[in-house]
Amino acid sequence: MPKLQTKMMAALVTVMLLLTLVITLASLLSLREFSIRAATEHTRTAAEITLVALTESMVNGTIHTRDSFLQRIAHVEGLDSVRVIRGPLVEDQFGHGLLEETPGDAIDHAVLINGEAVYTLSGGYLSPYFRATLPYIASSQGEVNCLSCHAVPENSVLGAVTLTASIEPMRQAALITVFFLVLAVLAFALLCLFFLKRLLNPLVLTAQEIQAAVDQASAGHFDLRLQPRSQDEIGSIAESFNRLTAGINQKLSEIRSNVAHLVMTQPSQQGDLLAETAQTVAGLVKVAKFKQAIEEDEHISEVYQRISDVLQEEFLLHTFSIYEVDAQQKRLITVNVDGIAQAPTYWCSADINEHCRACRAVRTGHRIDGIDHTSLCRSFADEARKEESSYLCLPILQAGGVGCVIQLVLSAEEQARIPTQLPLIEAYLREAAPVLQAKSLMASLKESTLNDAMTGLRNRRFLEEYSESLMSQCKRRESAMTLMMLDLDYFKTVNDTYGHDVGDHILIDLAHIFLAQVRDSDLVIRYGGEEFLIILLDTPAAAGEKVAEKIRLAVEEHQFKAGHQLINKTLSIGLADFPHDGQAFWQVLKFADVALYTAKDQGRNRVIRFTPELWLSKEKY
Ligand SMILES: Nc1nc2c(ncn2[C@@H]2O[C@H](COP(=O)(O)OP(=O)(O)OP(=O)(O)O)[C@@H](O)[C@H]2O)c(=O)[nH]1
Repeated sequence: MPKLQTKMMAALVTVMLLLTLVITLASLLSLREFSIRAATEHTRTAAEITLVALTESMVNGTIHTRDSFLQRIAHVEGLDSVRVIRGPLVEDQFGHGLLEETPGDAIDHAVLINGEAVYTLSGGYLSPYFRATLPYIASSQGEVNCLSCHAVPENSVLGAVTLTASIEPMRQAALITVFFLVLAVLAFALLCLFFLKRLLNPLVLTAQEIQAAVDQASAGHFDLRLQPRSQDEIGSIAESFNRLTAGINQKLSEIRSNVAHLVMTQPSQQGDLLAETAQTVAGLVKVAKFKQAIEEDEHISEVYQRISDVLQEEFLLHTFSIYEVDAQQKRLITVNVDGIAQAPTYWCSADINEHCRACRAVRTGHRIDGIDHTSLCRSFADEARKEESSYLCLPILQAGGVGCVIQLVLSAEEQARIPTQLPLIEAYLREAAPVLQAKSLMASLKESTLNDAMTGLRNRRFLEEYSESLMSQCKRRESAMTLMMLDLDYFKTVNDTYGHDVGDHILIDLAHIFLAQVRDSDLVIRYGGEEFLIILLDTPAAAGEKVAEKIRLAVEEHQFKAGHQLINKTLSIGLADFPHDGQAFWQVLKFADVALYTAKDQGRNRVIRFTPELWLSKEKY
């Protein structure tokens, strides 16, 4: 039984029991009082009558028949016995009376001595009776003058009359009365219980339903409704509660579906609506903070690092790669592996670096889910397969194409939890996409200002920006570098003879020849017009001279297209090295230039290494 109902019922039963007890006790006490009073009056009246009758007998001279009179009196309904006691004064005057007229007990003696009536209840619980012992007082007053017969003083005690009356009938009547009274009270109590239960029922059931609804609400479900059970305040509580929960449910569902829309998930029908929504909102707040952070980052590499941090810290994913698509070169650049920037490709075959279309995510622009089909993408590294990992590759779309690919390499445990994490991971990537696009655009814009549009080589601006870092790099590594100035011989005649377009193509061919002759780490710069600068890193001038000679020969042997003809061109090269020839970059560059002009001066198509004497005679140039 519900607690409230039990408590109310218990309280009512207790009250009713106490009431019954009080009524019973009060009834018993008052009935007892009433019985004693009634018995007192009854016996006193009977005793008075007996006294009067005895007086009459004495006056009439029939006192000797008092025995049969007393026996008749004793048969009167309600009386048990009647006895007359002769006092000592009467005995003195008239001698002993009948045998039973002697005082029987202490009460008789007391009444004879004191002259005062005594009323007592005796006989115990089983056979109770009421006894009245009244004195017979001698009086000369009244209708009969006692002193005319009795030679005793006025008001002296002549004798006493003792009557006993059983009070059993009265007691039984009282008990029956109390019994019915108790019955009535109990019936009333039952009636009260019945009505109380009926009254409490809607309250208790509504309270139970509220309890169940609150329990469900605590678990995130707000769809339980209460049944209005009465037309009073309880019914209106149920209706108000229903309105409240329906309102909360509707608003929460709206918030949940809007939030789910933001992270592109289906709101779950079973889950904890409130907890899920709070969790998703917390996730979205983090996504918003992430977006703000990456927008304020200066370099695209910082954005990649933040994506890597999010994967590790927010999603506890520790094996992954981030690839950047180089759309022009159609290559994939591995920018992060397992949180380490610029690490070599590990989780995919190196083919993808050379041919970005080898990456299925780049080719299709779709998420590549290898969880169930590891062989879906052939480029997934064999080492990773051996580790029984699987992969999920998420392309980040930028300007209509794939700009980046996030490759998650997942253990069995990670595969199990990735479906719940994926919507939020994708929310992060969606926010990152425009920022990556803007940053990569900025980077390529900056890059374009550092490149020569025609040949694709670095330009003089690049040199201005990076000369300092080149120098400090050299100093740090304590290595030498050779600066080589190159200039085509008689290029003007090409322009003049074949036109500028031919001249341009020759310059482009020349750039390819230079790139083919030097290491990837060396820098080939179009310094201006038909003049080029090649910086050979970690190369002193002695080694640089050999490279210069190789280049000179390659150009000399190359046949350039000039319309329908093939022509040969030569070039002159001057070189100087750091730190041997000078301690400042621009100074060494100047020395290389001086050497170049010496080469021109000495007949062209040659390599001249700078010497201090050349500088002394520089005025010549
Ligand atoms: N087609 C073309 N010509 C260029 C370009 N930049 C510079 N030139 C030309 O290169 C020629 C350089 O001529 P000069 O400085 O007289 O030298 P040169 O004719 O090469 O003779 P030397 O350097 O003395 O051997 C000029 O005619 C420029 O117009 C370019 O981007 N394209």
